[in-house]
Amino acid sequence: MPVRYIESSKLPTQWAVFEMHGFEDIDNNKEHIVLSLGDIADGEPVLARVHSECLTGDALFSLRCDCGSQLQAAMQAIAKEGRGAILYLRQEGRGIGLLNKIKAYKLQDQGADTVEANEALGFGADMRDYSICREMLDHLQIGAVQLMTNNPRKVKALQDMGINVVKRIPLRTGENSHNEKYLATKAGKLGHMMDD
Ligand SMILES: Nc1nc2c(ncn2[C@@H]2O[C@H](COP(=O)(O)OP(=O)(O)OP(=O)(O)O)[C@@H](O)[C@H]2O)c(=O)[nH]1
Ligand SMILES: [Zn+2]
Repeated sequence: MPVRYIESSKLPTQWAVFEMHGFEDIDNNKEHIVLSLGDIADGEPVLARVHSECLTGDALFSLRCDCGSQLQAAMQAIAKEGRGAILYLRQEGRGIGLLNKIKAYKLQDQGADTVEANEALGFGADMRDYSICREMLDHLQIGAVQLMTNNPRKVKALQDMGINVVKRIPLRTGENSHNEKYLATKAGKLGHMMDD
């Protein structure tokens, strides 16, 4: 049981008053949350986003990536639907951490793409582990999702752990002149589906 449920509270936002559920990762002390809205335990597929932490994009308005826009779009979509869940996973920098992401950004400032930068630092292109999702979803009694993502590997990771991904919903937003290369590398090297 690597993830332990701790507590829930309200999280009012400009779009909806979400319920915020806190979990502790026993293996590494990371603190993950789920934002939920509506009755997600009724057995019907839940509109969901598995969002990887990006301090720079989610909190500091960075235009280097599309994370902040995606998070906002997902929260808005769930508010519109009146029902859904966002798993906010603390796997910053595709799992390499914030300080290593800054090192990777420095290499990208010098011309590397996101994959080359990770590899130059001795990391894989994507070091994320989604295994904790299963326990978090189980706790919330979610067995089936409509997943908002462009990343087919994220879909497969959830399917491989027994989650029924009934549909993938593209989440294309936040394109700008600063993240053109970043988005092109995601499509070209990481398999993200940016065309639909
Ligand atoms: N190592 C590294 N991580 C990055 C970089 N840019 C963004 N990230 C991290 O990438 C994660 C988001 O992953 P993305 O590849 O943008 O998107 P995704 O989650 O795979 O796919 P979507 O569900 O479509 O958003 C966050 O943890 C960011 O901190 C980068 O240049 N290098
Ligand atoms: Zn980002």
